[in-house]
Amino acid sequence: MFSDELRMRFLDASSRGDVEKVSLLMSQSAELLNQRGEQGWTALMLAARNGHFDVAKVLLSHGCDTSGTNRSGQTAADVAQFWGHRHIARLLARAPDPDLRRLLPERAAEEPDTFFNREFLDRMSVKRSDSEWLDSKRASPESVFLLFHKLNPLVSAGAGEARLRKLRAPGVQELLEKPDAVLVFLGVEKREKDDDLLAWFALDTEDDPTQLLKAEDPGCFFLPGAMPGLLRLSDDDAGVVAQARSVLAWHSRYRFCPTCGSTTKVEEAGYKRTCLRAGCRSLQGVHNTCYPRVDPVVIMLVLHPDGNQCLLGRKKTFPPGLFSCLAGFVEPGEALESAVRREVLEESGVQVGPVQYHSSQAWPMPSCLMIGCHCVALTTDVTADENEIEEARWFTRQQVTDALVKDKRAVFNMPPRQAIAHLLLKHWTGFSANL
Ligand SMILES: NC(=O)C1=CN([C@@H]2O[C@H](COP(=O)(O)OP(=O)(O)OC[C@H]3O[C@@H](n4cnc5c(N)ncnc54)[C@H](O)[C@@H]3O)[C@@H](O)[C@H]2O)C=CC1
Ligand SMILES: [Mg+2]
Ligand SMILES: [Mg+2]
Ligand SMILES: [Mg+2]
Ligand SMILES: [Zn+2]
Repeated sequence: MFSDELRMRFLDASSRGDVEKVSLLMSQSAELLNQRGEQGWTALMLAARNGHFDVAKVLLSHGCDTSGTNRSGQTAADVAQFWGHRHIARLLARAPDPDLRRLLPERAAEEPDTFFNREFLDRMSVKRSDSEWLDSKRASPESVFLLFHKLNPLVSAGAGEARLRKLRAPGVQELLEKPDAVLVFLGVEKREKDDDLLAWFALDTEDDPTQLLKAEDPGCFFLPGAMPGLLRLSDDDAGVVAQARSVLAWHSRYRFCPTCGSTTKVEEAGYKRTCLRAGCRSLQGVHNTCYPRVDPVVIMLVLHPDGNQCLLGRKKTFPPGLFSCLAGFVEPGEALESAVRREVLEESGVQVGPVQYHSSQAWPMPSCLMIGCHCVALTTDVTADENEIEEARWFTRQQVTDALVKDKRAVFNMPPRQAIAHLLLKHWTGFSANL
């Protein structure tokens, strides 16, 4: 127990903004945290009254109560708002109620084996500037060439799955000689001996070379339609296609210098485009415009504060019955947590409190990085943004489980197993079986 004097010193330090003293006193007695002084004011209210952001943060990090009111019926957030300390009001608005944080699922023990993430090549970026080595690998009859046409990979159909068709140097010689051919070095397959590295390349062709290839393999074709076409790939092939398709898509869309509009040349084995106009600003220093782009997208499973429901939405373009997690592009100058809160608010009108990262996924359509999160809602009324979302609503854990096991009671269809949305849902329900 603590003395009255200690309590007064604690409240006084909070009021004055003395972070060190606040921390020290709390280390002596954790029970000080929610104590009240005159007129029922807590340390958090006093910090909020006087604009002491750091004190408020320390108190919150110890899990102090944010919902209590003083004798005038004001919460700490009301006090901060009234006295114009907006940064503290914002901090308090998003302050995770410790009970809400408890609704987030436990972190997975293992990194999930996510579709598009399985990599078996060593990218060996150090070799991208070794033109002699690259030339020898390009000419080697053993090297593997993946062929794309309009960004669709060449495959042969197996039982249900499409398997990548691996071509060798003689088979692609004619295509490589075309003036607009773009060749991307993907990496090497490690083999028994270290000096015996099997190189993989990707090549996109403008003209449809199917006729040329049919002679060799009548069963091969370019897998049409990124979605759902690419989901027909085997788990083993999907990762290398994600890499190749994203880089090839960048070449097809960024032919000219983004800084001055001049023509560019391909360098670093397909991983750089350099402006050909002497004096272009992009030639001085390092510029991200010269390198393949990645667009970060947050995708989140929003959990209801009752802990038993989650928010899913339907885009107009989804197949009938399908509901999935809300998602959206991260905007410039924005943290992931802010992007999660903004996109959920925009698309559903729901306010989000605590956010927890789950895992990420390469999504080569054409070059997204999906950043998967669980988060907990602070409000529950849903107003779908009609421009983007046809419908958004809460589903119970039981309804998600029914959809996962494709039970006849299921009221909606799950996103496909290859999508990170599926993993976020599955993780939340606690399912570990390989459904
Ligand atoms: N793997 C998965 O489970 C899922 C993947 N996705 C992917 O995430 C992407 C983003 O989700 P959305 O809800 O569409 O985002 P969104 O909610 O931010 O809305 C898309 C709109 O944002 C604008 N925008 C801003 N930055 C953009 C950029 N860098 N590229 C393209 N448009 C941009 C465009 O006007 C576009 O129509 C989708 O395009 C889709 O490929 C979406 C849901 C599930
Ligand atoms: Mg969206
Ligand atoms: Mg959006
Ligand atoms: Mg957006
Ligand atoms: Zn330029």
